[in-house]
Formats: sequence, structure tokens, C-alpha cells
Amino acid sequence: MRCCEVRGRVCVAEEIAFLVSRGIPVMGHVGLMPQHFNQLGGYKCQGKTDSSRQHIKDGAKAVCEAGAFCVVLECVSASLAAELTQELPVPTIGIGASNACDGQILVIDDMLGQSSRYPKFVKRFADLEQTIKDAVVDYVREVKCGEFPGDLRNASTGSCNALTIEFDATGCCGYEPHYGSK
Ligand SMILES: Nc1nc(=O)c2c([nH]1)NC[C@@H]1CN(c3ccc(C(=O)N[C@@H](CCC(=O)O)C(=O)O)cc3)CN21
Ligand SMILES: CC(C)C(=O)C(=O)O
Repeated sequence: MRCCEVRGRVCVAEEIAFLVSRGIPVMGHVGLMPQHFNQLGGYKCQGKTDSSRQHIKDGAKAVCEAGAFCVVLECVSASLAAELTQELPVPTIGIGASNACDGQILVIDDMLGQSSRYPKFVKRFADLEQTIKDAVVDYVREVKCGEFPGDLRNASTGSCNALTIEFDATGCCGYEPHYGSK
């Protein structure tokens, strides 16, 4: 789905209502907003005090009243996420905000293990960084010792490259590499 995400609380309700009135679906976003890193004092869990908790709740409600179709909760406490998920009329999508939310976000580079820094809530479901490093180290080693490219990987003699790609049923756009003699 194509939509627009608007980050902020009560102060962005007017902008959300404007976009929604023109037919643009808007996703709200409360809690940690990385764009407000300086005002928030870092990438910290939000809603720890009663007043900031209330502030986030008021904001999330205003965002819904303005017409957002869902609200992202970023790094809010589990109990606040549970309350908002109960109280808001639209689905909540959490990131670092517990499993109380209706849906979840995880940055793809984080879950695949390809980021340079990891927020503490991330689970790495794969370690692509290590996989890529291992592949590159193997490649460099094989090039240095002459193992790659061997005869089999040589375009003019190789047999394993006997590849034909046809882009449509008639083959008129087919790509047929020329192997063998030049
Ligand atoms: N790759 C990536 N993944 C993300 O999820 C992400 C970004 N980048 N960039 C923008 C924000 C920043 N995010 C973060 C980053 C770190 C924490 C984190 O671990 N915070 C610590 C406290 C850090 C502090 O005190 O300064 C915590 O205990 O919650 C949380 C959210 C989430 N977002
Ligand atoms: C939802 C998260 C990943 C995000 O967009 C951000 O923190 O900037």
C-alpha cells in the first residue's frame, strides 16, 4: 500500500487531516522519532514518566481523530503499547514497543544482520554480514591462488555457462550468449 507517514503528536493533527481530506492515506507515528533525536535526548524508550505517557496518549488519539489509518509506536514501554492498542480505534504497529501491538516493524538490514549498529530491541534472524565477508574472503583467496576463474569459468571455453534466457514465448527477445569460438 502507498501512504504517507507523518511523525508527531497533537501538533501534526492538522497536517494529517489536510492530507486525509485529499485522499492520501496517512500512517501516524508517536513515541521515539529519530528526527527529534536532540529534543528527545537520544534514542531512548519514550513514555517513562506519567506526563510523557499522557502526552503520547493524547497525541496518538489526536492523530487518529485526524484520520490516520494506523499508528506506529516506536520504542514506547510495553504497558503504554498495550493501553494504546486497546484504546485506539486503528491498528498499532510497534518497533521496540513489545508484542502488545497489532503489528510489527523491523528494519530489514537489522533482521538480516547487515547493519553497522543495532538498536537493543533487534533480533538478528540471519548473519548476512558474516556470510558476505566469508564469500569475499573465499573469492579473494581463490583469485590469488589462481583457482578462480578456472577453465570451467572461462567464457570462451566454459561448459557450465551454457545459458539461454528467453524473455518471451517466441524467443524474439531471447538472449543467447555466444560461447565457444569467438
Ligand atoms: N538500522 C536502524 N534500525 C532502527 O530500528 C532505527 C535506525 N536504524 N535509525 C533510526 C532509529 C533509531 N532507533 C533506535 C536506536 C537505538 C535504540 C536503543 O538501543 N536505545 C537504547 C538507549 C540508547 C541511549 O540511551 O542512548 C535503549 O535502551 O532503548 C533504540 C532505537 C530505531 N531506528
Ligand atoms: C520505524 C523506524 C524504523 C523508522 O522509520 C525510524 O526509526 O526512522
